Amino acid sequence: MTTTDSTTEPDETESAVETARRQLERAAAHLDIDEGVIERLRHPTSVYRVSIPLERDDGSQEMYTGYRAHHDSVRGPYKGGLRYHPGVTEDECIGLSMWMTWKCAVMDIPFGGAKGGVIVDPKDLSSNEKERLTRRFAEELRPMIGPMRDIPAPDMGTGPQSMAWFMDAYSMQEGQTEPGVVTGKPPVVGGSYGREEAPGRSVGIVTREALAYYDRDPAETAVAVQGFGSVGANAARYLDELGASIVAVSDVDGAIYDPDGLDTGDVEGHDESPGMVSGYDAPETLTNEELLELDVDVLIPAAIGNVLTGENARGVDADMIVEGANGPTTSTADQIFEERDVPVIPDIIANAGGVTVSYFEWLQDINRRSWRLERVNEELETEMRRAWTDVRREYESRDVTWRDATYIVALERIAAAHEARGLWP
Ligand SMILES: NC(=O)C1=CN([C@@H]2O[C@H](COP(=O)(O)OP(=O)(O)OC[C@H]3O[C@@H](n4cnc5c(N)ncnc54)[C@H](OP(=O)(O)O)[C@@H]3O)[C@@H](O)[C@H]2O)C=CC1
Ligand SMILES: O=C(O)CCC(=O)C(=O)O
Repeated sequence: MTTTDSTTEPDETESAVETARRQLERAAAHLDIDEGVIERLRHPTSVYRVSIPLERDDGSQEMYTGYRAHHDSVRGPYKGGLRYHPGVTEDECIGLSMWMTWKCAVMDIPFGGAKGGVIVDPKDLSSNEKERLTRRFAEELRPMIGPMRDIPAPDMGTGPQSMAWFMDAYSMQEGQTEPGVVTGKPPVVGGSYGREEAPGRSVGIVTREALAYYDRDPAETAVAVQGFGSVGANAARYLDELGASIVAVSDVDGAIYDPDGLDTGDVEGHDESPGMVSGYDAPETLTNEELLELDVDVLIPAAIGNVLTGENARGVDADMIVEGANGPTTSTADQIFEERDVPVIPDIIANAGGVTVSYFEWLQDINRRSWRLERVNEELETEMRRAWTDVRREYESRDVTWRDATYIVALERIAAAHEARGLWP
């Protein structure tokens, strides 16, 4: 790996959209792409902001703010998750929507990029309140979404139940059942088997491929995973089954650590019991910051963004980082890892199993067919291997980081589509 100068000075407070733009500039520097196309990709096509009134269970009324950012749809309908988190911002949604555009292109699936969310802590809401919030959010977003226009999905703080409510609210307004309007639903209402596990599974598959690339044996690999939700728990369990030793996992309150390896099937995940990881009876407890600096073979940040920064990147002792979360590494940290020769396998391929199985779900919905779990997992394996081979080819043939190689694969496809369709009237 070699160092490539970054085009601008990064700073530690950079937002997701700033990180996403810096990553775009870096990859573009390796390609001969029309500057007009790059300029187009620096910006979202549109960003919607909605107000969501909610009557709480005690009769009080509160107003919440929600967003949906559309980044690019040159390759197909907008696609991306909905996040319920107190830290949601417009800029975050734009940055996350840009990452969705690249993610779909790396996987070569016919979708563009979108992302949305509501500024709310879902742990503060009862199940009934969450249902009312989700239904009203779906009603407010109805003009900009649809099975051929923009297809939301789960992200942090949302899951299959929220997607079922969302689909029902949209369908009631349309006057007909529209399962293809969202993915990540429970299978009983048109969801795909394997979708919930898919982003974590793909993190596991990509980690397995990266270990093989560096001639490392999974059975001799110690892994630390930050976040034990949809992505973290499924990645940890996949790698545990592969023979790796999962020495640490965490939730928002802290981490548990066992140098001999935890039984990941016995630790309850965020979906089973939010916030229970840190209460598990493990030999040692750590802070989330300590988990990130453990001496392990693989570190998988799978919770929130910007956890690997200029402050802690030199203290990270892992031989390899695989990004389970979206945007866990700031530009400064990325530069430090590059200087230190620590490979960082980026989010836009590592967790792309989620949107890939979402695509399978959408195909099942529009064809009114259901695939068996075995078929979903087999097709996911095929698509992940194909994407990994495309990225590895760029990595080996150019002197770039894994992130740049992944962006190069994505950008070439997006630019070719823009050039074919014609961009500037
Ligand atoms: N769900 C999906 O389909 C996909 C998600 N992603 C990305 O993966 C990441 C995680 O999403 P997902 O697994 O769905 O989220 P979940 O809500 O299912 O789980 C999040 C996990 O992270 C923990 N967590 C939350 N805040 C912090 C914090 N400040 N420090 C440490 N841990 C924290 C939570 O702890 P607690 O249980 O205590 O709340 C929980 O264990 C996000 O970046 C998301 O964008 C990427 C691709 C697809
Ligand atoms: O499944 C999807 O459509 C998108 C999931 C998502 O939000 C992500 O990959 O970050």
